[in-house]
Amino acid sequence: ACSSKYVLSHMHPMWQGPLAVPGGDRQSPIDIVVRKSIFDSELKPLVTDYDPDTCQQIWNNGYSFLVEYDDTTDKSTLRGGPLQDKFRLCQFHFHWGESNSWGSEHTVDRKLFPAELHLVHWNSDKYSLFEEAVMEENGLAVIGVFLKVGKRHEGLQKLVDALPAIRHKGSVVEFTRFDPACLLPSNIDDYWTYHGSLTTPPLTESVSWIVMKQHIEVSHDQLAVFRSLLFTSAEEEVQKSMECFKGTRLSLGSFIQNN
Ligand SMILES: COc1cccc(N2C=Cc3cc(S(N)(=O)=O)sc3S2(=O)=O)c1
Ligand SMILES: [Zn+2]
Repeated sequence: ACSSKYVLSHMHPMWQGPLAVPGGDRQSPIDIVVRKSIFDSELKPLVTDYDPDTCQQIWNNGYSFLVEYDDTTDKSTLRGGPLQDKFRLCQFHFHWGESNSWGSEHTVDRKLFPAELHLVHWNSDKYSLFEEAVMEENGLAVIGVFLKVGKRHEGLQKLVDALPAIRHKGSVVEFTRFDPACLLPSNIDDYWTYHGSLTTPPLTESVSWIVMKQHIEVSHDQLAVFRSLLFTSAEEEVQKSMECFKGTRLSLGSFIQNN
């Protein structure tokens, strides 16, 4: 297979992110300017070796939902490509928008996708804990995969079916035997890679980004379930409904008095 792997030669900061990040000259996400990317024949094939038995739980953190893996052993790993070491899968999550016109964090020649998958790995050759690796230059490797709306993704459905159980921020349910390899495109040797950062706080510049050139397709209905997730907790929901109810009683009260 043609291993047309690309290395980005320069970066267009796509957003005016927080300027407070010290020395933030490697901030992600970026716009991938295809014509500026250069082929690097030194890049090796990417090797994923994921064990579905390491899948543990799925939870709603208020910004996305995360599928977390047992990363106490080297059972689910990523190596090769631009990476010198072996990296352990710790979680994957998605970024999406309220409409199909936006949602991805990276863009390709300014093109936005409706969603983007991030598979987060940490360097287990050099560090013994994820929390250590997050702070180090060569600590993390994140695979990015763009999602497009089209045919239903059979492998994703198991995950979609689990989402109603974690509708509220902070909820977590057991989620097992999920092989994240089913979410990768057919040719994983077609990617752009660059050194960047976490795209949300703590924004540490510790990420080797590997963004797949090929997207995956999910159905409109599957994406609609992502959007049905609430980023407020159950308590906040009750609070909000009480407030609007209280308002009604007050105005109702004043209505009765004036008549
Ligand atoms: C102690 O540092 C910690 C502890 C727990 C979680 C995190 N994280 C925060 C943001 C973040 C953003 C990611 S993205 N969108 O670039 O793929 S991945 C990721 S994280 O590493 O899970 C950091
Ligand atoms: Zn992410």
